Amino acid sequence: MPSDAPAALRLQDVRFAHGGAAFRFDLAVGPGEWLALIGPSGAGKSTLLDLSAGFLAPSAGRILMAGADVTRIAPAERPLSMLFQENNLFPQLDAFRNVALGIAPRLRVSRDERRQIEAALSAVGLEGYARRRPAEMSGGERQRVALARAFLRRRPLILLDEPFAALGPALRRDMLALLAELRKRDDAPAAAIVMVTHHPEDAAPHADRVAYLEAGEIAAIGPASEMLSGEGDHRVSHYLGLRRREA
Ligand SMILES: Nc1ncnc2c1ncn2[C@@H]1O[C@H](COP(=O)(O)OP(=O)(O)OP(=O)(O)O)[C@@H](O)[C@H]1O
Repeated sequence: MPSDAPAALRLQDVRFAHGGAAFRFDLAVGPGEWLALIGPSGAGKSTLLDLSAGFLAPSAGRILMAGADVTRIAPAERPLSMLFQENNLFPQLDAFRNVALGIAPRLRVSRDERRQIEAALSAVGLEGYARRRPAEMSGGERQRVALARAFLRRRPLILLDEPFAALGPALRRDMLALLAELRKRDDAPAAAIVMVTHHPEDAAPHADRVAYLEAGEIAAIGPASEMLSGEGDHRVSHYLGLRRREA
């Protein structure tokens, strides 16, 4: 990553509390970097994404995107796309319209935009699905529609909160490969990705770095190969089931 380019996402001593659970995050994700977030249930992975997206407001600290302070900017105004495990689509709209929302919030599309939407559906393997509503598609197909919309928006940051977790292992692998391919195909610079996953094997082929969260903090962060090998921090290798926790 070019050292002079500002981080795609920077959490600067960001503090937050959910009832009794306290969170403190400090993180910089480089432009075009792919970061995977792993860690036990309740560690704060979704909270980190929700703070970044603006669904939660920090009690202290700053959030910057490409150098701009977005701490008080509404979620829709932040330069990012986010995908959840489900409910990414509007159930009453067909695939074409769900994708169209990415570039035409009022669903009035020009001829050129129509062409772009059709190309986006085709890029995710959904040619011929334009008129289908979410209820008429499989879980994997619905997530392909959501991916098509995310890439059409061309935001420099994509937040993924386990969007493929409900899919089987082979399909999950295919969806991640599709995501990686879409990122490269785009003629704009690759978007940075922050991806929550419970499956370290999903992170291994794609992530540049892995952050391990525990008890509301990033307890360890490093290159994916090191973090996932079990050679680094003992908490990470314990979480991965590679080594017993040392006293
Ligand atoms: N709206 C909320 N109100 C109160 N506590 C919450 C709320 N949302 C999350 N929490 C608590 O905050 C902690 C962190 O939750 P978070 O969803 O960020 O964890 P996670 O690492 O994403 O977990 P998982 O892997 O199970 O999805 C948990 O203890 C959770 O119970």
